[in-house]
Amino acid sequence: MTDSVVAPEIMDSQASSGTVRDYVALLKPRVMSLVVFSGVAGMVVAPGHLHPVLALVAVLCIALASGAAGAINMWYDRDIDAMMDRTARRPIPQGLIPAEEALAFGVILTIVSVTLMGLALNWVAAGLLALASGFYIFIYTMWLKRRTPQNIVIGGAAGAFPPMIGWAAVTGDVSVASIVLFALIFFWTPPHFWALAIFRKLDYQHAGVPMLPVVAGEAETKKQMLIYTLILMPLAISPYFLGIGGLTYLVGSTILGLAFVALAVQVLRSSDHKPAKRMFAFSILYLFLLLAILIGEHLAV
Ligand code: HEM
Ligand SMILES: CC(C)=CCC/C(C)=C/CC/C(C)=C/COP(=O)(O)OP(=O)(O)O
Repeated sequence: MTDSVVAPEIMDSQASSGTVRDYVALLKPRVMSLVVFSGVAGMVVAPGHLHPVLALVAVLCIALASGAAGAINMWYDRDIDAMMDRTARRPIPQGLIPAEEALAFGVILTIVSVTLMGLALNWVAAGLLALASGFYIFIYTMWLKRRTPQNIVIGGAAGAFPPMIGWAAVTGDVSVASIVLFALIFFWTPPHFWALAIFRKLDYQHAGVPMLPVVAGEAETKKQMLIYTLILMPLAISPYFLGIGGLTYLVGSTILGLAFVALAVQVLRSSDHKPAKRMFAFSILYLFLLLAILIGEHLAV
């Protein structure tokens, strides 16, 4: 445990109200940025047009709901966050925000964002937003995370919803194309997360969280990562064949897919953690570039 970590009982009783910076940290802003970007991708590729103000409201709702889910996750996980080096400096374990304030903040933001999405856009998008939040909070955080090494495979669905939400905000429905975008992020999540779980294995072991590298070992995790990247590759190319990606997307997604598979092979062959660190960083760049090409093509037309 890090020296500066405050004991769990102090987290609840002695924390004063945090600064704006502490509340921003509670929203997991870096994760939020890519969640929002994937939501924007769904909005941009969807057939139809939204008034720019409504588009901005939809983006704001996705951002707020994602941040709120992060805050509720930090409230629930405050015991294990205090035990892991990577998370010990978060506002609740540091005693900067009282746990119950973080919970109230998350719940209020969730209600506001889902209601606003329903009133300003439509209730299909609002329902999907509520489903994503519910999946991340109840299915992943409160149920699976501490129980099974398949936690992020099933719970990962939470993070795959944003493109579908963006699409639904424009069209009011769900379609094959939006399900493919969902599937793309769903299959991207295991290599994204297990790369991190490999080089943070000791953290998870220490906190008693049954992540795959802790339970099944690094070799098995690396094998699983390669399988998911191999499934991801054709899936990531398929938007071209569905007519939502153009030639640039076809070439870009093929190159990115090959690079991701090559990295997964490197991870599988290596005995140190450097390739896994590279794979985690590249997973974020991969998804960002894939979505950027898709968005760029649609905005260029
Ligand atoms: C259940 C699914 C997922 C799990 C378990 C997971 C896990 C993680 C973890 C543990 C981190 C490190 C967080 C930190 O220390 O701040 C992280 C970082 C990140 N994740 Fe994920 N993630 C998931 C899904 C997603 C999704 C769907 C996205 C976006 C579409 C995403 C985007 C990011 C980004 C942008 C970072 C920040 C990297 C950085 O620190 O610079 N993740 N993820
Ligand atoms: C629109 C909407 C509501 C979307 C939800 C998207 C979302 C928040 C996806 C999950 C991303 C994530 C960082 C999971 C890790 O949780 P963790 O508890 O394993 O990570 P930690 O150890 O860093 O807390």
